[in-house]
Amino acid sequence: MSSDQKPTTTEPEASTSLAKSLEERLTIPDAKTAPNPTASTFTPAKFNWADEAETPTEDKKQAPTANNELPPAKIDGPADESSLAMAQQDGSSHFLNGSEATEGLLEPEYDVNVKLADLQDDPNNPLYSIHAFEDLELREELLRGLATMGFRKPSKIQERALPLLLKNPPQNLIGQSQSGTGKTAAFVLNMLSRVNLDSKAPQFLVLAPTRELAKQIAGVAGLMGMFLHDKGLQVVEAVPQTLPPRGQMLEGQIVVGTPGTVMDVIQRKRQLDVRQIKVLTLDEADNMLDLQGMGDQCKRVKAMLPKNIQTVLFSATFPPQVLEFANLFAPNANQLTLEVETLTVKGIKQMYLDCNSEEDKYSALVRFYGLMTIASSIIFVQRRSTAQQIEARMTAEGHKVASLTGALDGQQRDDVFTRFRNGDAKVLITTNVLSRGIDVQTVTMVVNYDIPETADHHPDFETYLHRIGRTGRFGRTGAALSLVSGRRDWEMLSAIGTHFGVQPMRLDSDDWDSVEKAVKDVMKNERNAGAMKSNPMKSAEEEMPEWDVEKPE
Ligand SMILES: Nc1ncnc2c1ncn2[C@@H]1O[C@H](COP(=O)(O)OP(=O)(O)OP(=O)(O)O)[C@@H](O)[C@H]1O
Repeated sequence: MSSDQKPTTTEPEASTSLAKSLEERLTIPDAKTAPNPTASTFTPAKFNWADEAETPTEDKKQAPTANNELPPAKIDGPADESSLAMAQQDGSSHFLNGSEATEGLLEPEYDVNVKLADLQDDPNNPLYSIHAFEDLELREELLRGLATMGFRKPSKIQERALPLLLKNPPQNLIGQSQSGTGKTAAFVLNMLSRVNLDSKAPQFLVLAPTRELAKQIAGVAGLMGMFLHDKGLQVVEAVPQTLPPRGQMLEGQIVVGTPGTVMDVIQRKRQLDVRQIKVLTLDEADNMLDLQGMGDQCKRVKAMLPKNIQTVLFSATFPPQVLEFANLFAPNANQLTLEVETLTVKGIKQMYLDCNSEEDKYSALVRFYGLMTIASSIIFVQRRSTAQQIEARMTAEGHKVASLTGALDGQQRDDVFTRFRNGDAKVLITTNVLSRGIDVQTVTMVVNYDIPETADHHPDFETYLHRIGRTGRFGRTGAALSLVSGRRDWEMLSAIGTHFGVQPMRLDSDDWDSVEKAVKDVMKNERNAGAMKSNPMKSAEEEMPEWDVEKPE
C-alpha cells in the first residue's frame, strides 16, 4: 500500500511519516572506490568489498512457526545424467543461446552476449573482471569446460576468490557476493583444480540446504568438469531418497549433499568414506550455520571429517552474528565480504503492488499475470497452505502452475522442479524452500505474495534478498513484485527497503493501466541500462570497490 493512502483505518499519519522518514533515510550509496590489491599480492586477510546479498530457507525455518510449517522432507541421491542435463541446460545456455524462452516482459531484443560483455567491462558491476580465466592458472580441461559453457570472463567474486582458494597450502575462505554472480563456479573450480583423479575416494564435500540446490551444484560440477570424466572424475549426490542401497558406498571424488543426509551416510549408514576429504564447502553458509536450523548438523559433519581440511563458506548474505560463528567454523579464513547497502542486484527492479486487502491480493496477482507474458516466474508464500490454495485457484482458472513445498516427498519435488526448469510450468508457487541458490535463467519475475518474515515475526531481510535473487542472474534483467495489503506489510517492506538502501516502486492495484505501463517501462529501461553503464575511461584501480584489509586473528 502506498505511503500516502493507506492504511485508512489505522493511523494514516503514521504511515505518511513512515514513508517520509523512509524517503529521508534511503540513499543508494555509490560503489566505493579504492586501490585494488592484485590477486598475486593477497595474503591471508579479510577483505570488505562493496557489492550485494542475503537470505533464509525453509530448512532454516525448522524452528516452530506460527503456521505449523514442517521442515522440508529430507532427501538424498547419487549424481545422475538428469542433473548433468539440467546443469547443461541451465549453465550453458546463458551465452550459447541468447534468445531462450523469454517473451513478453523480457523480450530479448538485445544480444545477451553484447550486454554481458558490457556489464563485465563495468568496474561497478559485480560481474566485472580485469582478468581472464587463463590468468587464474586453471588446468587446461577446466578452461575448455568453461569455454564450452560459454563463460568468457570471471566475475569479480570468481576473480577474487579463486587465487585465495587455490593457494597452497590451502587456506579457509569466507566469500560473499550478490545473488547470481557465480559463487558456485568459484568453489567448484577449487575442487576440480585440486582433485586427484587417480583415486576414486571422496575428496570434497559440499553441503547445501536443500535437495534442489545440492543437485544443481552436483550438475554444475559435472558440467564444468566435463573434460575430466574420461579421466575418472565422478560427482555424487547425497540427498534423501536417491542414495545407493544399504551396504553400497557413495563413490565419487566430489560429494554434494544436504547436511542431515550426509550425517546419516557417514555415521549411521556408513556409506561415505570421509578419510580422504580435503575440502568442505558450505553453500548458503549463513543459512547452513544458523544455530536454530542446520548449524548443529554442519558442526557434527565437520567433526567427522579429517582435521585441518580447507573450509570454504559462500553466501550472498552473512548477517553479523552468523559471520562470527562462520569465523569459528572456518578459522583464520580469508574473507571477502560486502557492505549491506551493496547487496541488491541492480538489474532486479523492485516494485510493490498496493492491494486493498489480504483477499484482494489473489485477484491482484491473477490480474497482474493477465497483463503481460512472463517467461517464467516464482511466487513466494510464507505457508504451505497458501501455496496449495493459490495453486488450486490458479489451476482452476486455467493457468499452468506448479507448486513445490517441503510437504512433497523427494521424487515429487524433483518432478515439479523439472517441469519448472523445462518450462512446462511457467509459474512456480513455493515457500522459502526454494528461496536460495536456485538458478533458472528464464525466471524474469519474482513475486513476494507474502512479505518474508522471520519465525519471530520480524521482516526477514536475508530471505527477501535471496528470493528476489532468483531472477536477474548473471547480468540478466528481472523484476520483483511484493504484494502489500495492510499496514504491517507496508512496515515490513519499508524496513527491508531501509535495510538495503533501496525503495521499491509503488504500483496501484486500483489503476491497472498505469501498472501495465510502469512494469513494461521498467523492464525496457532495465534492459537497456546495462550497455550504458560502463566507463572505459576509468582505470580498473580507480573504480574498484573499497577493500578493507585485515589480518585474520
Ligand atoms: N564467468 C561466468 N560467465 C558467464 N556465466 C557465468 C559465469 N559464472 C557464473 N555464470 C552463470 O551465472 C549464473 C549464476 O551463477 P551461480 O548460480 O553460481 O550464482 P550464485 O552467486 O551462486 O547465486 P546465489 O547467491 O543466488 O546462489 C549461472 O547460470 C552460471 O552458469
